[in-house]
Parts: sequence; structure tokens; C-alpha cells
Amino acid sequence: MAALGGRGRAAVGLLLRAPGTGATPTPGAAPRRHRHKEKWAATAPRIPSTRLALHHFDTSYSLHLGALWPSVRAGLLCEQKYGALLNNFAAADHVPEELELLNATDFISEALQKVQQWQRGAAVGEAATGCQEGSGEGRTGMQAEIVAQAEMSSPLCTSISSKIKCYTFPRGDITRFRPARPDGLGLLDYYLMDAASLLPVLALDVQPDDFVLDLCAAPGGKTLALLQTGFCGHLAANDVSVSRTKRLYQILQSYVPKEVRDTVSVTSYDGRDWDQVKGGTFHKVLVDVPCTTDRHSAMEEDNNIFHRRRTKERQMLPMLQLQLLMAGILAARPGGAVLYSTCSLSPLQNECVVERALDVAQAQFNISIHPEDLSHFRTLFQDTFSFFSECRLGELVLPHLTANFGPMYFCKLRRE
Ligand SMILES: C[S@@+](CC[C@H](N)C(=O)[O-])C[C@H]1O[C@@H](n2cnc3c(N)ncnc32)[C@H](O)[C@@H]1O
Repeated sequence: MAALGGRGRAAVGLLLRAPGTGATPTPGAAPRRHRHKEKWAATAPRIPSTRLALHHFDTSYSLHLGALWPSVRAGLLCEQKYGALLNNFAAADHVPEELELLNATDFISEALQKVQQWQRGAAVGEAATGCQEGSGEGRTGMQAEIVAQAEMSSPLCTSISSKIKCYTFPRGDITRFRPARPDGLGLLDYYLMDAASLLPVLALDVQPDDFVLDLCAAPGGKTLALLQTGFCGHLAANDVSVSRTKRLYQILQSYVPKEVRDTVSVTSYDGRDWDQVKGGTFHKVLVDVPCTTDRHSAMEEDNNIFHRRRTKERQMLPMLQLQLLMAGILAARPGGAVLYSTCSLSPLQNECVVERALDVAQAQFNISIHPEDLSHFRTLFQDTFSFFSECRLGELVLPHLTANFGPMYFCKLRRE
């Protein structure tokens, strides 16, 4: 594979000059190279990266999220909540019962049941009022609401893979899951992850025999979830980091039987060059990009992208994200879907990257892309997650003390 100069990368370089794609300056920004400043820098007390991150978030997110920011901030600074993704490949039939005894529920099947109830409620209401289908005449306010909910949620109901099961504790319940256990063959019974990370996988809506590309796959939580659908005809899992790719191998080894692992190809390419290998071939592409990982940046000094030494890398993130998204778009076949996701609240890394990709795809490649409406996710999963209702494009899960998942941004694009 060529190291540089993929079609997407060059085109993005030409078009990415607009203001607003760079990260905002923070107190951590590198000083200009003057002798006296270097001397000062060597003796100045080191500001923790977590503090720099919080300062940056306070400045930009208070503007973006307004009155919601203090609550989201508290969520970021408190213990994260997990979900237990059941491993369908393990012999673990007893696990659902064990988890339900603890008061955990599978939030996906619960949401599907809710839609079915709404649909039944809507049908009964229509019958009772003799209201003509689609006309809406004669509905009470309550009936109209039920019908609206049923209609909004039905696209998801038909598309969601009910094979993915993920248990979470109810809002406000901060019980922790026990560590995963092996079955008789050594496969672990569940995978603990941020339950909001499953939403991009559900939105991708993998269908039987789909060719799926996971462009930034390591350490592999979403790869594992994609495999739980049982639908991937072939799964290409790629990540540029060799060390993180090893972690992906370990997860596959611990959760997936050999015959299924054999349908997965793991590579360590720079994802920006992917179109030079296998352009236009995938039905579904997941582009889960590197980002400011806001929760980690607010809490952990280790490997923190707000460290002064990483200022340039951080400022270049939106460019890298755009290049990766473009590579994902070029890897999708016409009619295929691309799912872009981050674990950041930053609109510069979220909506702005998607909007720019739509422009680049049209202007440089004559490819039309349509963002798909995922607002029914908000209706369906409102009991489990707190959503931001004002994204220009895509959906955003906000951390909240009673449902401390996310942040998770996801946006689905359809290639024409
Ligand atoms: C948010 S993480 C992915 C998490 C993963 N999808 C999961 O669910 O476990 C982003 C990943 O992008 C990878 N990455 C960074 N730059 C990349 C590039 N140019 N090409 C491919 N992967 C890249 C990083 O190594 C990192 O593992």
C-alpha cells in the first residue's frame, strides 16, 4: 500500500482550509520558540493534561451545550457506566437470568418491546376511533402521540439486529458487573463496554452476508458487536496501530470461535489509504475515528491528548478524521452505508467533519452522500441514554449522572 497520496487524502488537503476545523487554542498550546520562553517553560510548573482538557471543554462545550454543560461535566468526572455485551458464541445460557436477578435488563430488546407496545397501542386506538389509516382524523391527543412514536420507531424496529444483546443497570443504579467468565471452551461470556458504543453498530444495520469494513477497529469492542449480529459475510478489521491491533487479536481469541475468526481479516494499514486497496466494495463501513476521547482526557493523565507535547496532534485531529471518513466513503459501494462515530462532544470533530466530507465527496469525487435520519434512536433508547436534541447532523449521547454513558456521536451516511 502506498504510504501517502491516497485520492481521498489529497483531495481533503486541498479543501480543508476553512476556519473552524482546527481545535481552539488552550493554555496548553505550544509557546513560540524564543530562548527566554524555552527557559521559562523548563522551570514553569507543569499543568496537568486533565486540567488543560477541562479548561478547553469549559470554554467550548459551555457554548455548544449551554445550560446542559454543568451536568455533562459532572458526568464526565464521575465513574462511567458499563454495559455487558452478551457473547452469542459462548455457552452462557444462564447469564441473562443471572443478570436479570441483579435487576439488569437488555436495553435493546426492551426498546424493541416498547415499539411493539406502541404499535399495538396505535392499532387499537385507530380501531377504537374508526380513524382511517394515515388520515389522522378523529385521534385524541394521546392517540396521536402513540401513533407518532410508533411511526418514528418503526424503521429501527425493522432494522435492528435483535441478536445483539447488551445488559445495563437502570438509571441511577451504579452496580458494577462482575468480570467476564470463560465457558467450557474458554470463550468469555460477555464483554464490558460503554453501552452507547453499541448505537453506531445498531445504526449500521448489518444485513445477512454484508461485506463490512471496520476502518479503525482496535481494541475491538465494536468489531465484536458487529460479529454478534451473525450477519457479516466478511469483516475487514483494520487499525494503524500494531500494538492496539494485538489487543484486537486477543479479543477475537477470547470471544470468537475459530471458524468465525476465519471470516475476519485483520490488517494494520493507515486507514486514509484504504481506497487504494479495496475501493467501493463494502456494503457497510464503520469509521470510528481517533478523537479527543473526552472522558479519558478529563480523568486520566496517561496517554492524554491534551498533553502539551501533543498539541499539534490534537489540532490536526479534525483533518485526520475527515481523511478517514473520506476513505470510508470511498470504500463503500454505491448504495452502501458509512457510519461515522467519535467519543467526543466536540462539534468540530462531529458535525463539522461530516459536513466537510459531504462537500469533498461531491466536489472532488462527484459522489452524492445522504445523511440518514436517526432521530428514532432518541425515542427508542431514551430510557437508557441521555441524548442531545440539537445536533445539526447525527445523534449524540451525553454523559449524565443517572445514565453515565458516552459521550458518543454517530452519524449515518448513504452513498448514492
Ligand atoms: C476510537 S478508537 C477505535 C475504537 C474501536 N472502534 C473499538 O470500538 O474498540 C480509534 C482507533 O483509530 C486508530 N487510528 C488512528 N489513526 C488511524 C489511521 N490513520 N488509520 C487507521 N486507524 C487509525 C487508533 O489506533 C485507534 O485504535
